[in-house]
Amino acid sequence: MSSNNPNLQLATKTKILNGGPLPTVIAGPCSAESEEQMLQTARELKKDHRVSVFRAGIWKPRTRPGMFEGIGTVGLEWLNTVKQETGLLTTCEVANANHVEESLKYGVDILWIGARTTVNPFSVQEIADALRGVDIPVMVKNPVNPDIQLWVGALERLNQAGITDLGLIHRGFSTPNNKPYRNHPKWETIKQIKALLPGVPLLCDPSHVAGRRDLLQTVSQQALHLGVDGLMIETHNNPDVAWSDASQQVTPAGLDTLLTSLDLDTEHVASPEQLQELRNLIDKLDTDLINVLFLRSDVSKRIGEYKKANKLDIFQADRWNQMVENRMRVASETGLEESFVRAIFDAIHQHSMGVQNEILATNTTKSKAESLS
Ligand SMILES: O=C(O)C(=O)C[C@]1(C(=O)O)C=C[C@@H](O)C=C1
Repeated sequence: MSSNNPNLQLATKTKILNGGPLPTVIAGPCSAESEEQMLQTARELKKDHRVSVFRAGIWKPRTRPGMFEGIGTVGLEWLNTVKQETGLLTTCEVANANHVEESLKYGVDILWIGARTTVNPFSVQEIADALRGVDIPVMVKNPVNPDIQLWVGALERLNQAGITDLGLIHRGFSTPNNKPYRNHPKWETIKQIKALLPGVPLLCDPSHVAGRRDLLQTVSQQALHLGVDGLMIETHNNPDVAWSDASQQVTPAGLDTLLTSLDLDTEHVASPEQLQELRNLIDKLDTDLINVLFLRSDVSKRIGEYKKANKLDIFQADRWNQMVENRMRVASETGLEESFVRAIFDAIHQHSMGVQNEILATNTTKSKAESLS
């Protein structure tokens, strides 16, 4: 493989990808919780021939102390049992030299470095040093901040320590406004890294980009359209009771539906099953839109009551101009056409003022009626 980067010497064959024409799928729980949870999930995933690697978080970097920080080494024993029983390759995240040693002891096939570790060159160097002389594939998630050089630098450190089977995982970036995502996909940055390192397998982790199940399909599809080589999707036998990231995990059956809904070949016309899945998704998204519009209208009514009580004008030009400016900025970050978003917000604003006018009129009529009685 050639990387386009003279600083990287890459293996001629990668173990990260399945080697076939379809994207590689890595699936498994956010965190290892019990042997039963790992085996139940893995047995289901094994039935799906699109899944080639089983993932599980053993040590979890958490923002605040006191949250579940991973089951630790015993999880590696379960990961090894999964490997022996199902034949799936296994992968877990490592954040320091001790994690590397433990993972190697238990025969983990592929390691990955998480976003919060990639940001720190000292940590990456510690991992690289612990891997010196070891032949194992390592995938590197993007740093939390959108700094491509930091990402490339992590690969270079590993490569200088002799790791030649390298991969990239896009898990989204922390930006001032990530909405509606958990981490902003910043697809432009992904195009850049792909152009910079064309020979390095690039996977997307839609679970961390989306942060919620209902966005997984859209994010996965966008990633595939950009030409990623694979997807890493958090999958749990009972996601609602998961000890970490419950809202973004899917069941193995949910993963099956998701993968079936994806147009894996952009040249190819979607199948009738895919069309049905896409229509189901549109139905769900439209219902969400209506519910959000209802909530917004309710808030507008409460503002209307306030305006009535304080004799304020319903149309607030300064506030509205600021809102338009903000909404247009958010729209341009998503890639939606500004004219489309503007037209929708004009309609929403008109409706909102109508709702407030009704409040004014209702109260006025009432007070007139009251004064007549
Ligand atoms: O901010 C207010 O004052 C509102 O009533 C909300 C709202 C809106 O629905 O967006 C409605 C009318 C104003 O012209 C500006 C904004």
